[in-house]
Amino acid sequence: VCFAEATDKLPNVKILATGGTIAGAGATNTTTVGYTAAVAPVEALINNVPELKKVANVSGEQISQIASENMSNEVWLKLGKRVNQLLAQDDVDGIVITHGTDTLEETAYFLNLVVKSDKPVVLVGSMRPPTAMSADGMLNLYRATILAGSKEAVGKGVLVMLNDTIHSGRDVTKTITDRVDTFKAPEIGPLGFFTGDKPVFYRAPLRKHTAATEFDISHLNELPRVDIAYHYAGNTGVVIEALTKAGAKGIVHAGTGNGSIGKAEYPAIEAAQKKGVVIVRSARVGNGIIARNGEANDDKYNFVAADSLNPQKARILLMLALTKTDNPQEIQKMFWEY
Ligand SMILES: NC(=O)C[C@H](N)C(=O)O
Repeated sequence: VCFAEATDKLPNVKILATGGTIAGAGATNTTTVGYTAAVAPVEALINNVPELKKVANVSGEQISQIASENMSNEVWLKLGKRVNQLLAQDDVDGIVITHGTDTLEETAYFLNLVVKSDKPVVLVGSMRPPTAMSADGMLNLYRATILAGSKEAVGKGVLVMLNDTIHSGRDVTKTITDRVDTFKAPEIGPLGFFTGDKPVFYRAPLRKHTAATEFDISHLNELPRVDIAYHYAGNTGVVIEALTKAGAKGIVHAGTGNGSIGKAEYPAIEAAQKKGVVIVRSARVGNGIIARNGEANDDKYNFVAADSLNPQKARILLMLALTKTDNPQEIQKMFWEY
């Protein structure tokens, strides 16, 4: 933990580090693939950007040190509880979370549903390690810190700040494997942008988030098991069978097109439902709304339509929904609300 000198005027921003490329290192300054993620500790990230101290009283905490493909429910619960503890303190104005980009959208949506505060929470990452030419992490971290201490970000839900662009944690997704302009909210768009040191917002999220949600993780030590079954031509339902056997309480079906399900999958789906597994219909397309009773008879089969959530985000809402109820109708309402 490192503490900056406190000044009266500057906001107090906590930087919680989880790992990722933003804390990575490559062999040379042209290494932009094949580097090692999650090696630099939070103190190094902060000290690498001395300008942070001009825009906030910053202090850091290491929550985990992992590449974000290794993110887990366990780390999410630890992180969510710590964020809630910190934001309940009068001497914390906002939080920045440094994170790998691979699952950043999942952590952002999880926190968007479980953080119980209007204070800003901003996730940040980078596509190039700090050792690379034109590394993007330092400027991203600088701006995320400004955003976390800003009045503009209050009440906007959990935000994601990379590449000059401010997104809602609900809507954002990683769209490109290897370039800095990877985070987008296709069709919905960003909430705003940075111009120099200034965050400029053009819209606010309408779906319920943070303090307005019904989800409380304060007493949870685990989340219900939910897995994702990807559909493709020739799929026989064998994945759904295996997930049911493994003890899934919910399965998100990453359907083709508008959330369509293959005929050959139905026996496995119905067998899963007999064991109490809740089925959510999302789509591998990654854009658009799954209409209820569109490509499947949701009423007849007791499916939940995922609205506009992609499979990995639908999984998060389903896990949290299952902490409240296993009734598909009630869970459907949550998918329309959040
Ligand atoms: N750019 C990145 O951060 C990718 C890395 N695999 C991670 O998610 O930790």
